Amino acid sequence: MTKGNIASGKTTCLEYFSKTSDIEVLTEPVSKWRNVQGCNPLGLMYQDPSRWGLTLQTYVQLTMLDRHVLPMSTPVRMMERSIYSAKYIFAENLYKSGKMPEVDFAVLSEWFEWIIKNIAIPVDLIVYLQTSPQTCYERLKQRCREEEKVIPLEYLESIHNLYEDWLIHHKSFEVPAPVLVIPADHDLKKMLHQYEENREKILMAHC
Ligand SMILES: Nc1ncnc2c1ncn2[C@@H]1O[C@H](COP(=O)(O)OP(=O)(O)O)[C@@H](O)[C@H]1O
Ligand SMILES: Nc1ccn([C@H]2C[C@H](O)[C@@H](COP(=O)(O)O)O2)c(=O)n1
Repeated sequence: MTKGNIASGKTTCLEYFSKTSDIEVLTEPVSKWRNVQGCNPLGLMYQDPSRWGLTLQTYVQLTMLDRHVLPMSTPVRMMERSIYSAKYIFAENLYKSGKMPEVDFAVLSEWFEWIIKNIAIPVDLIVYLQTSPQTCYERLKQRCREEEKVIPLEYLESIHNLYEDWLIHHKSFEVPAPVLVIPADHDLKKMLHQYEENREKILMAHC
């Protein structure tokens, strides 16, 4: 699984590895989060997180689970984020910042606990693209996704801190697999070089 802050470069990383045969790449289903039967839960969540946070996160949980249980068609699968980061990072952030009501968080949490207890979600390796929030802020502005124009730097700092507490400091939640940290503030050329350096570790993680 590839993890990292918003606009840290996850999709770019996965696009690079998708050129390798025998690797299946599953990017996040962001287009679904922007359009479910004509509605845009991602946009609604950024406009009014207290009202729409649960709606988005419930749908994220469903669409990520759908990806997790897809039968493997190649020896290696790389997936962008997971049901774990949806809960431990994004839902947690909404709740901790007072933007998700307690009852919404409780319902989402019970759903999540039921899923991880009853459905196998095997993970071999977590590839963590470690960036500074400032780098993500610049890349976010450059990408210019309409819904994300309201995101302040502080939001990316909160998401960053939750990732670091979880994957680096082991201070929050159980980590479901070993973590490979790739420093990701560098330009694209250096990033591609680092991906090559780590190729074996990533591709052999399931062995
Ligand atoms: N190493 C890099 N240096 C500069 N820009 C980058 C780099 N990696 C990705 N980008 C750009 O930053 C933006 C966000 O990257 P993306 O891969 O979509 O991130 P994510 O999938 O993590 O949200 C895109 O416009 C992408 O072209
Ligand atoms: N559980 C989640 C997962 C993602 N998001 C948001 C964050 C971004 O605006 C967008 C896609 O993320 P990216 O791939 O660009 O890092 O979806 C969320 O709110 N909750």
